[in-house]
Amino acid sequence: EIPLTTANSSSTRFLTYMVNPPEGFNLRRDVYVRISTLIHRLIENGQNWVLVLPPWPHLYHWKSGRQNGLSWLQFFDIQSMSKFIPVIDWIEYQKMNGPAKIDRVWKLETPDFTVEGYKFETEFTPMSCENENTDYTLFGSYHDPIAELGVYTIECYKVMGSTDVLETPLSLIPEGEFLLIEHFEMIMHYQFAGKLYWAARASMVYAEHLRSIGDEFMLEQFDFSSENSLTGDYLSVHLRRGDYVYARPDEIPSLDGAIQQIEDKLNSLNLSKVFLASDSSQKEYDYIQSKLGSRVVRYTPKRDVISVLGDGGISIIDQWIALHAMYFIGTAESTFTFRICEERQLKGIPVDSTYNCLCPDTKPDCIQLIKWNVVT
Ligand SMILES: C[C@@H]1O[C@H](OP(=O)(O)OP(=O)(O)OC[C@H]2O[C@@H](n3cnc4c(=O)[nH]c(N)nc43)[C@H](O)[C@@H]2O)[C@@H](O)[C@H](O)[C@@H]1O
Repeated sequence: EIPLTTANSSSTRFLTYMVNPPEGFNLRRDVYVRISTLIHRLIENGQNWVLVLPPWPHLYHWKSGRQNGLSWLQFFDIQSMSKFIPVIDWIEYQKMNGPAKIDRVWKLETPDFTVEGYKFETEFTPMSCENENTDYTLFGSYHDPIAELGVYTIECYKVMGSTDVLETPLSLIPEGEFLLIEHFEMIMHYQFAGKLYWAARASMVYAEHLRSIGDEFMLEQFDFSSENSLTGDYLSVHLRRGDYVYARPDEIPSLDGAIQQIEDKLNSLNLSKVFLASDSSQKEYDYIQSKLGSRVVRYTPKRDVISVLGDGGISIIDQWIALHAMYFIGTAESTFTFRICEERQLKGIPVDSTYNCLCPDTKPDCIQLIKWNVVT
């Protein structure tokens, strides 16, 4: 545990980051784990860093209306995250320090893999900045980063590798500076599923207000309270629809195929209820319900609740309820599903009831999800 008191001295360096705009919520959570383990290692090496959590941009999957520039407090327990590394939400940072001035921007670019003879090599190489058209409006109503954010240095790097390629360059940043790294999703995990990975992951506890809505739902629907047992007597399924229906038609089941798999599992486990987390349309859900009847339940917030919690908050409630089921089945390759599996893993729920996925109709015995052990 790193004491927060190391945070605000003149030797403190501040880091924030940006992620490729089309990336979804749960991939962004993975990017946080990468950057926070990096900061953890820098601090272990005696440097003084604070991670300033960037505002959440409006995400493509958030369909209920424009939700731009959201605080992390809306989704996560920042006190818990602060036990792993010193973090502060951008909005809170500004409240404490006034308008933030970013001193330096690093723009990252991956090498061109399509070039003939390209050989994978770890690198962090300065390059000339050709494309400087980043939209920084997320960080406020800024148009010109140099004038508005106070940026005086913009540097561009060709980069390939995991977070350790950044350790030496970051150690050379002058103390007291505020650095923004663009495209942090290009940097891989230093040790995926290693000790630091799980420690960072475990620190990402969902915000209390979201957990308690999920708790209420579970009590009402399944008579389940986490105080009495690890899991509730229900099946949960993450049925990814939305863009997967046209982007990954061969990897997901048809609606009828999914319904059949749910029925089979309910029968084999002798359970009477399934909790469905899904980004399906209302029409698709009505169809599922017409087949499964009262055996299927989902969390349906009212419009005013959605407008307060945001689509991101609602999706966390779905994840929270799904992760407490006796048995979970997800959608292959969905990071939304992976995050549920990790939470179950961290809670000590048996892996055999966790790393399962729905199969496409054409491959009824499809490969199931890879099991990862928690390393502490
Ligand atoms: C192939 C890639 O898949 C990636 O999705 P994938 O990893 O599933 O997971 P995410 O990156 O989180 O993006 C999916 C988003 O869709 C909504 N969503 C999906 N499932 C549910 C659900 O069960 N309940 C609720 N409430 N919302 C759900 C939610 O906003 C979630 O963040 C995409 O982010 C990329 O853009 C790309 O499409």
